[in-house]
Amino acid sequence: MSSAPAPVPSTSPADSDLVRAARGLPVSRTPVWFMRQAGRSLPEYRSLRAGTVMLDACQDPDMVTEITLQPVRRHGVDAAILFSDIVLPLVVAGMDVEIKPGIGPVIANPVRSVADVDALPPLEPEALGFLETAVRQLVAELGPTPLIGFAGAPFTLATYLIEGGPSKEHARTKAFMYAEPEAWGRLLDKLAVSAAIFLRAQVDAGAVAVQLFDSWAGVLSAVDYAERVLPFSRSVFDGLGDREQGVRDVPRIHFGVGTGELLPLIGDAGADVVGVDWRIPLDEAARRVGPQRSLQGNLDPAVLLADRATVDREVRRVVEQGKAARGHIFNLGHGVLPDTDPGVLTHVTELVHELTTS
Ligand SMILES: Cc1c2[nH]c(c1CCC(=O)O)Cc1[nH]c(c(CCC(=O)O)c1C)Cc1[nH]c(c(CCC(=O)O)c1C)Cc1[nH]c(c(C)c1CCC(=O)O)C2
Repeated sequence: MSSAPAPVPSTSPADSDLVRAARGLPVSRTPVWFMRQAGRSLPEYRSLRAGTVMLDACQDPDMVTEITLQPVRRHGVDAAILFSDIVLPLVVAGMDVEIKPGIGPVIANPVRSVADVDALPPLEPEALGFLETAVRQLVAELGPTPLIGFAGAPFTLATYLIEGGPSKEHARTKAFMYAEPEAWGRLLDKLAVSAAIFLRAQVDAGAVAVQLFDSWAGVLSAVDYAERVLPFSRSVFDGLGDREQGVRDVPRIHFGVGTGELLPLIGDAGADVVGVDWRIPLDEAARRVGPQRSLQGNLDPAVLLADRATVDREVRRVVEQGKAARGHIFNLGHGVLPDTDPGVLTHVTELVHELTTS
């Protein structure tokens, strides 16, 4: 939106187009990255991961480094996102969690009672040495490319803990939220503390932006979200700390699926950037979120499975509609689908750059 001359690309990750777009500053071109850019769409990922369980791979600094770098090398995207998972803080704290291929995280002993909430083990920052090693290695390898750190938001993690695994309706989660409001608050508070510790470790080691994934928050009404979830997401961002507490000031991206009606609230929780799925056009999302925040999104991941003309048309539309935002980070509306041809991701990256280089 700014008419100031476009800056030349920066050599410092903290002054990269990603960070600048997140802050609403002029960029050399619209930055692009893809949620789930590392993973099964890449043959080099599948061969490296062969024989290693997902949650072991996430705790091996060399594997984390290599897998995180793969999509940056291949596609030329404008950011890396740490290869990890939202359930990792639970695993490091000692919980029995497994990620079943094609299904998702499964919790051996789900949280079903007030006593279960109180028995949840805390995450000790000292246990995150492997993460700091991985982030430091990555920052050294990435040069000017920024690294995004991330964590799962309290609500989305609570859905896995309470349901015991993935679910569509999240009915047990909501039932617990309504029936046990005090224990719900203690649960989300514990999850907020551990998410903040997890993010802080990544930022201290050199991540220059963070994304809080509240993937399933869209199942809630705005009133329930505002009263029973938002305060805990805000406390993750607050707990991450600021300059006065000796923490570098990094932009905060906040994302969920199906959050059209929640967009203003997702911003209010403390985001610099609101992640938008494909259901709401970015110009409409900009109206809902207001001029104080940037947007990230929002190409439908399924479009990448269509013909090239359709892909190009939809990419152009997202780029056009993104101009209504204070700043725009091009991304999908949710993660890359495993069957996606990686060549299409490279093409989309190049096309967005071509369309937005001034
Ligand atoms: C809900 C959620 C999870 N994990 C995550 C979320 C929030 C984002 C979202 O909404 O998609 C976050 C996540 N998980 C993973 C990343 C890595 C970074 C990246 O985006 O490239 C990130 C940011 C790796 C992963 N996390 C997982 C994989 C696949 C594991 C494999 O390759 O075997 C990857 C690369 C496993 C996982 N973990 C989870 C699911 C639903 C799955 C998929 C299960 C499957 O389809 O096999 C929980």
